Amino acid sequence: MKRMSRWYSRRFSRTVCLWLAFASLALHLLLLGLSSSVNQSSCEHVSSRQTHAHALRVLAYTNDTSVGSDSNGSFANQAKTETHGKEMDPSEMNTTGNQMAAKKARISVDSGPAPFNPGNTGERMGQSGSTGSKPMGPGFSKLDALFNHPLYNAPSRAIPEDDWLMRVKPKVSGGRSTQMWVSDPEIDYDSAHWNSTSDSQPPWLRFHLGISRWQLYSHRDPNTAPLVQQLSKHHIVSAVQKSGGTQLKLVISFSNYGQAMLKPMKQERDEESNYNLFYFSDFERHNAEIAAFHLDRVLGYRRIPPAVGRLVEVVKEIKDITTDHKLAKTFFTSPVGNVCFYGQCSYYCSTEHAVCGRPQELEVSMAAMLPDSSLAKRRSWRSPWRRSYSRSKVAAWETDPHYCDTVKKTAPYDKGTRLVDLIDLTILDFLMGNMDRHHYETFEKFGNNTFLLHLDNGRAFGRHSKDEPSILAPLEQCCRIRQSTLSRVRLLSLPQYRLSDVMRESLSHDPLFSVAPLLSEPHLLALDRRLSTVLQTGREVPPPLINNAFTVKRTSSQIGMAI
Ligand SMILES: Nc1ncnc2c1ncn2[C@@H]1O[C@H](COP(=O)(O)OP(=O)(O)OP(=O)(O)O)[C@@H](O)[C@H]1O
Ligand SMILES: [Mn+2]
Repeated sequence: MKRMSRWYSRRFSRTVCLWLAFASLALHLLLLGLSSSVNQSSCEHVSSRQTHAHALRVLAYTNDTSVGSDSNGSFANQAKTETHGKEMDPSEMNTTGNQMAAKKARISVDSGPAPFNPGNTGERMGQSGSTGSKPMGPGFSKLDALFNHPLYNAPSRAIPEDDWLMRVKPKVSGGRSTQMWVSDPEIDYDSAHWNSTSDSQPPWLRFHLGISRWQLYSHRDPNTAPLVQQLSKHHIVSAVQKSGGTQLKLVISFSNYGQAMLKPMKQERDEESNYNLFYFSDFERHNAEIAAFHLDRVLGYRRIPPAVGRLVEVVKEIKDITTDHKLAKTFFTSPVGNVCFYGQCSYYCSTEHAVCGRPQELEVSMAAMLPDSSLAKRRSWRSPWRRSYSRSKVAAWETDPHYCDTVKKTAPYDKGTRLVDLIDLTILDFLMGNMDRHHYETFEKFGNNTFLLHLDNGRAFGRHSKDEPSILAPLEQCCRIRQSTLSRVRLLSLPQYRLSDVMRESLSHDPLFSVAPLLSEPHLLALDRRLSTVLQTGREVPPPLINNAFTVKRTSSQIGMAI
């Protein structure tokens, strides 16, 4: 009897406990529901902090199973689980709630067939594990880990012939072999000599032959390292002023017929832009061109031609060899014995704004030249969010919060990926504080279905102490973001891939790093701060609109594109 009553009382207390636990769980769920509904703004969706935090955990998790020696296996898994351009992490499929987050976190991205080692990729990744958090010892490379992440390594697929910028004709008829290479499909040239993978060709040519409809170069392109190496070292045979644009820049030619766009150092790297200068009269910065290339690559865009730093001998490598008489006339020796020149241009080309060697050595950026416009015509597009370029006027988008509604209905932003492409560029510009994006270019051959060239970044990285929220207007007003971009932005906000850390590491491979870091610490830290603003704004983009950005059917011609 006694035992019976003890059994009953134990059962009763267990039931009470269960009820209490259930009631507390229900209360928590109710509170959570209430708080998330309060947090939602008109342009916000279900990605509450919890979902976001979960997505971050998923991103972190994917790395642990994908980097280093394990990476091939992971990519195979990734390929197997891919659905409609999105991928699911199989490990996350056991809980329905997690499936959404896993879907959001792992989006298929650009394919890239060959490895590019920005540092000693592979060797430094020897310590990768398969589970748990990764060790971050002295040899650990966050940049390698980032570039090994599945978000940067979708399985590669063949690119259709029409999606290459430069065409290679299969065989030369009648034994005639020409050393000319052209974009005109009617003219013969020998594929044995002219293709992007042939080691016998100079890196600048391989760069041109590797440009496709969706990117300037592939992820881990083995040609990028030699290309950058040549830009920074190769013998200069000619230097002339580049016409067009507002500030002094030169076209450099090398003995192997390659060319580069040179922008000289005009101010100290950590000098902040003068607050009284308008964005359109700010000085250009050589380090901004270099850092922009690195940032664009870290974001997974690959839409900026490779740019590298170099110390040039002003006399031997410019003054003595130039055939540009107008340029030659502007050389002089400064009172302290430095050799200076100023060229001819519409801004700052005067003795007061001369660029000077120390005494003859000048820091410059060298950007790989795109194929000549006679071979690959480009089209210039005025940005709908262009600033007024006036001291007094404001642009329409600055006062009209519904400005994007009109843009969305206007060609070419009403179709395809052009709007999200522009928003990708917006994100790049916001991160580096570039207000000078008046135009962008595309390759004419690809029509409207192509990536945007992110040229002219000289006015970026002018200020680290201030962010410029108006640069994000397209993202804010249109409420759209490319899903793969959002995923990579999320990834770069994680400590193990922190944007400032990967950028510091990436830029440390530039030859000018031995003189001074290309971006000062405050600039690197500003990147992290701005990234979280992008994330905050991007989180307010509702899922149906994110998906709308991807309603474009993936055709075979779109393979390789970041969607
Ligand atoms: N790597 C490159 N290869 C080929 N052409 C280029 C390259 N970079 C820039 N250009 C071309 O040269 C033009 C001028 O370059 P850039 O815009 O960098 O100079 P800028 O003086 O800053 O011009 P702006 O004053 O218009 O801002 C660009 O509009 C572009 O068409
Ligand atoms: Mn410019």
